[in-house]
Amino acid sequence: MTQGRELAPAVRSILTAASERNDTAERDPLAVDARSLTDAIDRAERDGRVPVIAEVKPTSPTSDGTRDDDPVELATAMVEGGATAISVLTEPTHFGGSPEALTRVREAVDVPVLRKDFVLEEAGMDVVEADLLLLIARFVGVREPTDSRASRNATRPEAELDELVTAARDRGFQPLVEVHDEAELESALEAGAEIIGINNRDLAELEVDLDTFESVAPEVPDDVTLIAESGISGPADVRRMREAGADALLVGSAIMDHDGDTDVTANTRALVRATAETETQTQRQT
Ligand SMILES: O=C(O)c1ccccc1NCC(=O)[C@H](O)[C@H](O)COP(=O)(O)O
Repeated sequence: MTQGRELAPAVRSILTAASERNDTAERDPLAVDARSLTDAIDRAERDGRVPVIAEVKPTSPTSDGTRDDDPVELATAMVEGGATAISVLTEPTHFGGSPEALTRVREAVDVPVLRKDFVLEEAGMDVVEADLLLLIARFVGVREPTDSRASRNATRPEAELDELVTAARDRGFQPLVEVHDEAELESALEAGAEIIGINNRDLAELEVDLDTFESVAPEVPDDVTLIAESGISGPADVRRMREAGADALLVGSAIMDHDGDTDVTANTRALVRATAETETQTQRQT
């Protein structure tokens, strides 16, 4: 799997924490009755809404602050603003999330809910039911530094992306495979991914660049549901990603507004209506 450049220290720390969490418990495999993302996207398109997956993201290594609002209130407000689906960070140490928050959100809303976490192996899937499960192509097979794990699991085999995609589907999840470059895209396609997210955030530098989506998207086959992830800051970025071929957009920070504490319904609505507003402006000008 593509490892490329050195990961940012924050990302190494996230992976170490994830590996430790995923190790701890043996659970029965989940059996999820999932809400379809593609059906939800179709409904949004029919309604004239840009399909936005709005993210409940209390904080992150790159956020300016933390929002302590109740996750259910945030998620219902996002749906009120027209969100097609909700993403919930369940990583506790760096993102302030929890599996319990996801369960409460999924009970409260009727749209698909994505579990956004750093699942490195099959055992990590059985923590909480969700409609979609994130698998990050870059991290498959990545472990924390050998010296910190030597005593615990040095002999454990590393999971392959295709095995994780199959394991997720066996449980009823719709796997969303995240990629950042063409090599990772190739791995995702070889693994049979049908929903692919191109992450504009470079996990080596933690910088976002929307050119990433524009350069990788043309290589994605038409029958794949394609999601633009990260760094979408407003309606102009929404239009840019849609023009580049995004079926849906995953947006956290611009909706959560960690330091501004603004209304997440209004923030979501501004993105959901981004293309309708352009059409109205164009009609006014002609
Ligand atoms: O958001 C971060 O700071 C971050 C740092 C290290 C690894 C992952 C990170 N984010 C996870 C995500 O995938 C984003 O929350 C998601 O794509 C939304 O991005 P944004 O709209 O830029 O908040």
